[in-house]
Amino acid sequence: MKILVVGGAGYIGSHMVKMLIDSGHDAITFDNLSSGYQDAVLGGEFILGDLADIAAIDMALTKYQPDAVMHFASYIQVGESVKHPDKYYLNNFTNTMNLLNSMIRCDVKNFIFSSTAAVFGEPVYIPIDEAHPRIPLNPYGRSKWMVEEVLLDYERAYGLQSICLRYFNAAGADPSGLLGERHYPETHLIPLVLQAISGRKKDITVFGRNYDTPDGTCIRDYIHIVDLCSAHLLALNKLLKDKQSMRFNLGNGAGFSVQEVISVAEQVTKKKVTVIEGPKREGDPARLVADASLAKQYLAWSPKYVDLETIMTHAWQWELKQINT
Ligand SMILES: NC(=O)c1ccc[n+]([C@@H]2O[C@H](COP(=O)([O-])OP(=O)(O)OC[C@H]3O[C@@H](n4cnc5c(N)ncnc54)[C@H](O)[C@@H]3O)[C@@H](O)[C@H]2O)c1
Ligand SMILES: O=c1ccn([C@@H]2O[C@H](COP(=O)(O)OP(=O)(O)O[C@H]3O[C@H](CO)[C@@H](O)[C@H](O)[C@H]3O)[C@@H](O)[C@H]2O)c(=O)[nH]1
Repeated sequence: MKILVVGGAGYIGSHMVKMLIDSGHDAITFDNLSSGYQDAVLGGEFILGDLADIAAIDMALTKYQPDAVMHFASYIQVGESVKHPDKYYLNNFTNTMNLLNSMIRCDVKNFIFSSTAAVFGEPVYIPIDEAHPRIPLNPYGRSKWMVEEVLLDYERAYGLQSICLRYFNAAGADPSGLLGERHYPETHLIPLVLQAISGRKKDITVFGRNYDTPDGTCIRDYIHIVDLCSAHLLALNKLLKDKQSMRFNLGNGAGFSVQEVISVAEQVTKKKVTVIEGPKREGDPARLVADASLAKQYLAWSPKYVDLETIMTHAWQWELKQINT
């Protein structure tokens, strides 16, 4: 199959491109390199293009006529989205509309969308399944939810079929050591803890210790990047075969607190980290844990790297490579 991977130079997109190619597919990356790296695209053609540029999207779709589009391109920082909602609605919503409208024009009708646990807002119950109410707490989550809603209308009116995958916390790195997480600035907990251990940073700040959780720190569901990508591959096959739009939550169903993540990092690296106590970060729910039974059932998704030690080991392998090159 021929897949246009929009945002294929980013953290998750680059792992996806690698998996598509390793599985015998043809991957074409479309990316403006605003936060991605061309050297992270390990195969297939690369188009330097921006989703704000409708002619560039039309050109890519017309030239390659992909069987499907996988869309990873967006801004990703929750806190920034609260301060600058304009930036988030423009890139995550308006630019996604450009992509969807081009797809309709160019008769490309299969779409896989990177959604997020942030569409749910403050959980009403845990673990969070697909039926959980969607009340996003911030513009980042709302921009993704708005795309999910538009997709329902586009299926009805134009026959555009989609699968929305709502990731919980993507983490880890490709076990080959060839790819990993490269965000600047980095805001995610696991790479930040490991940078504080490797010496690239001085310390790690814990954002709040008085949440309603056993140790008072926030609980998240960390999912290995390779398992995330394997769910995309299964979703792609399912979409092309069954032609049925679906939404799936993707996580391991196990929650780890910030303190537990720090302890596992120390255990895996056999080093101590300096911990600073900080205030709560705005918009952080106390617990986010996925119920991914639907993905397991419908997609026959079976995550391989479910324990936090393995996720941490692969992320550490990547961090060591960063400091040694
Ligand atoms: N990282 C996580 O834990 C997580 C969790 C839930 C959802 N997601 C979603 O997954 C997707 C990928 O996240 P990531 O961590 O790989 O982010 P990333 O920043 O590493 O990758 C995004 C890529 O999209 C490109 N891009 C951004 N705007 C673009 C535009 N207008 N035109 C063309 N290219 C553009 C960037 O250059 C980058 O290569 C995002 O949509 C994000 O919302 C991520
Ligand atoms: O320096 C830090 C960084 C993070 N945290 C905490 O660690 C947890 C995880 O934070 P982070 O790694 O930033 O991820 P999230 O804020 O949970 O967000 C990720 O996971 C969400 C889905 O769960 C996605 O929507 C987002 O795109 C993705 O960035 C949170 O409780 C943070 O408060 C700290 O205590 N100190």
